[in-house]
Amino acid sequence: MPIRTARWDDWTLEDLLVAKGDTTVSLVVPARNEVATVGEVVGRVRERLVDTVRLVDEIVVIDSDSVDGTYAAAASAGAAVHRSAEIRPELGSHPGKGEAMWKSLFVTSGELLVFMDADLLDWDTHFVPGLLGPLLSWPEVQLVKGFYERPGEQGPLDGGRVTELVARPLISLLYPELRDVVQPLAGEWAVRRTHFASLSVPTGYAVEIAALVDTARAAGADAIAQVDLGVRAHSHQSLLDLGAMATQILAAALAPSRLKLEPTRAESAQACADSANLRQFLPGPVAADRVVETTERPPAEGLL
Ligand SMILES: O=c1ccn([C@@H]2O[C@H](COP(=O)(O)OP(=O)(O)O[C@H]3O[C@H](CO)[C@@H](O)[C@H](O)[C@H]3O)[C@@H](O)[C@H]2O)c(=O)[nH]1
Ligand SMILES: O=C(O)[C@H](O)COP(=O)(O)O
Repeated sequence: MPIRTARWDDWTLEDLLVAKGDTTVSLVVPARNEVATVGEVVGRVRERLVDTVRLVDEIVVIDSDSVDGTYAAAASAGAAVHRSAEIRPELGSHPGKGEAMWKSLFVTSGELLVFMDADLLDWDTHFVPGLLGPLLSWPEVQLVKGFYERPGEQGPLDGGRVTELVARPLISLLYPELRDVVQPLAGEWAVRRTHFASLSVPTGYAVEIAALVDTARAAGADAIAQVDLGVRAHSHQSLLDLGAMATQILAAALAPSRLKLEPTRAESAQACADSANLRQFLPGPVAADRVVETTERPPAEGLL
């Protein structure tokens, strides 16, 4: 696969601690109304990767306009908690996950940032070392995406409804250099601080697709790696809410600023005038390509 692909257990914790040396690492957890799960996410990482070994230097939860007890639950589990809207208030505040992640740059200090969702149900702390492996081992890598099996879903490597119905088709049509990314929307990913600080960050759910597209554009697809993290389950949004997520992802992927910078995107879309190559994934991960016919007939009026 052109996107460099690893497994979380390609590195031992000891390997990573040696490779880390003095490099600093921040775990960033954006959270909106996650009182039920955020304490467990923070607490488990703190016990195993801060208190027992020092792989992570700080755990920072960005409370994204929660109206439940997310702030208190995260703080009592040992995180440094900041309200997104209160970080650099002179910059204004927007709702959304991307906003919380962008604001995290102002309240964290790690040279490497690891992002994890706060709503994880089936997961383990090996996600964090797994995501750090490529950044600590391969200097050319700027951004590392996680992928995982999703128990009980349609297929083990199905990436979710928005992934399969919006992100993968968009990638096939416009950003084929990313088609080997198994789960482009995964919320578990890691990035070098300097690189994340160089990116334009959509305030909502398009933060992941934008980071992938802009990283490939700025540094080439070689700057992206992905890691098999095993199994992961999360809570699901309603189809109507996913419609809003899909709209944000389409808006970012089709933003004139992104497409304009790359005139070849238009050619790529044009190349799909008759058929598109949709890359999906089977366990392995094994790429399964599907040719999707996209032919259009001309207006019939000239032929009548
Ligand atoms: O305004 C918001 C909305 C969500 N979140 C947090 O972001 C994480 C993921 O949100 P969620 O609503 O569970 O997203 P999913 O429906 O699971 O969406 C998937 O796909 C999105 C689009 O790429 C990614 O941003 C997500 O991380 C990924 O899990 C959770 O910790 C949320 O609490 C915020 O901080 N602010
Ligand atoms: O990643 C996705 O496509 C969305 O988060 C939706 O995931 P779901 O279909 O598992 O809820």
